[in-house]
Amino acid sequence: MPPVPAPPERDLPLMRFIATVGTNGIGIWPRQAYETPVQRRTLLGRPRITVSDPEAVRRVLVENAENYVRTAISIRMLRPVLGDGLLISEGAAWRHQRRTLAPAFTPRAVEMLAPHILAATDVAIRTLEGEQGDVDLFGHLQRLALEIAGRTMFSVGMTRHGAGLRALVEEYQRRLGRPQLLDFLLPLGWPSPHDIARARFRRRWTATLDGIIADRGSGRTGAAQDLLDLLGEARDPETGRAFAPEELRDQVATLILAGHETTALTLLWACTLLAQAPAIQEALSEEALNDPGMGDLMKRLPLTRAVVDETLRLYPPAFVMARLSRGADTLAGHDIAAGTIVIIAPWLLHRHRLLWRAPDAFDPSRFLPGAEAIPRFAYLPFGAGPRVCIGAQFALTEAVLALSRLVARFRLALAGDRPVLPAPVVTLQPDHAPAFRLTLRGG
Ligand code: HEM
Repeated sequence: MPPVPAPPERDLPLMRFIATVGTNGIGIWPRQAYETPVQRRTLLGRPRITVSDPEAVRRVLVENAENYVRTAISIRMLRPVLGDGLLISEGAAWRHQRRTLAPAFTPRAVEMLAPHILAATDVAIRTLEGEQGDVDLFGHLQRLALEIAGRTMFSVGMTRHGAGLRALVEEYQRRLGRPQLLDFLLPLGWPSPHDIARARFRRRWTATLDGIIADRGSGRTGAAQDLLDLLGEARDPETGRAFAPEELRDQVATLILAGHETTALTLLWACTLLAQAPAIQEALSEEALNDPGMGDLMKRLPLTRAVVDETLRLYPPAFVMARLSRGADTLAGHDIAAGTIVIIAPWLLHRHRLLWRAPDAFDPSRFLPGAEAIPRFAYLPFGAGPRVCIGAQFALTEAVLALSRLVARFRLALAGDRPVLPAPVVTLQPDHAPAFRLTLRGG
């Protein structure tokens, strides 16, 4: 059974709750949250409800999605890095951005990116082959995911800018991306001391992104070749307006950030699980070696796909989705007043005692063809409804291809005994980057 930290016995008092959100977001849910469909509490005078009832989840994300918007705390934490990009925009601006970006993320469009994903993975594998002793696999996976995001979406290799970009992402996660008491207390228009530091960070962050875009821009002419070209050419169907340069940059920031950290985490958790399940790892390697290399990826590599699906169940990188209800509603028989914070937590849903058999066990067979059907709204690694992850197909393709290549080349084992525990803040990070021991197969 992959280890997890024990949940608290009851709801945390306010100050501990806020400290825990800033250091280990899954530690706020008491044991009872894994056993009941709905949990209510009040926080700083505001009602807050956590829903793990699939029907209520459907109501929030799909049926009555217009009633539920991003919360002030999410915007406060994310705007300094994402600006006004797709993830945190709302209303007409969001609709325009989503319509413009959608064609680049269809299954067909993503299929055409597979050769780039494979080429970047092969470079990462060659680098790993040259490593001696214990390996910081997470670091390699983060660089790989960033390289893939840069190459596939914006035609830029990350050799020059990757390290600087990663350093900024890590600095933000460590220092400014963790909410403090005043971030909860002050309304959005009132800057907290951390907001001032965040604004300063934003200036360095946008300068780095502008540098990447400028590098890529030099010497380019002719037909649209990648996502940034498409965005540059896009016009609002109603006003004919093009994206301004800073709006373009916010989309680049959003797609790079939302896309690479989550996929790197999926690969890390998959490798950690496989290191503890040698028989499944052998079967995966066998599947990779027999891969014909052509045709529908998910049909070619069903076990690898099932391992990725099960990894996303046990360790959903986007472990929580928060919404603010604009008007009154009813969820699972509970009255919801306007202004209620509604939490849907894939972490809880995916390990819920009422929804899964052996919820904490690593069992990819749940996702193999022919297995018992999984209720749609009990499994939400990519969310659902109008704001479902635009990059889901891209992420699955990347994770399945990269994992398959990795296990075909190496036997993966953890180098030490220290358990790898989730300790999430914005995404489901591990509490440390575990050292791996890689043995070449057939080499
Ligand atoms: C395993 C990898 C990934 C996971 C687990 C994941 C998860 C999610 C989830 C749960 C949401 C919905 C959030 C909400 O409703 O509050 C979301 C939205 C989003 N994701 Fe992903 N994502 C992944 C990869 C990607 C990739 C590769 C990209 C881009 C290439 C991407 C771009 C986005 C964007 C732009 C949104 C906002 C969509 C909108 O609001 O319209 N994600 N993601």
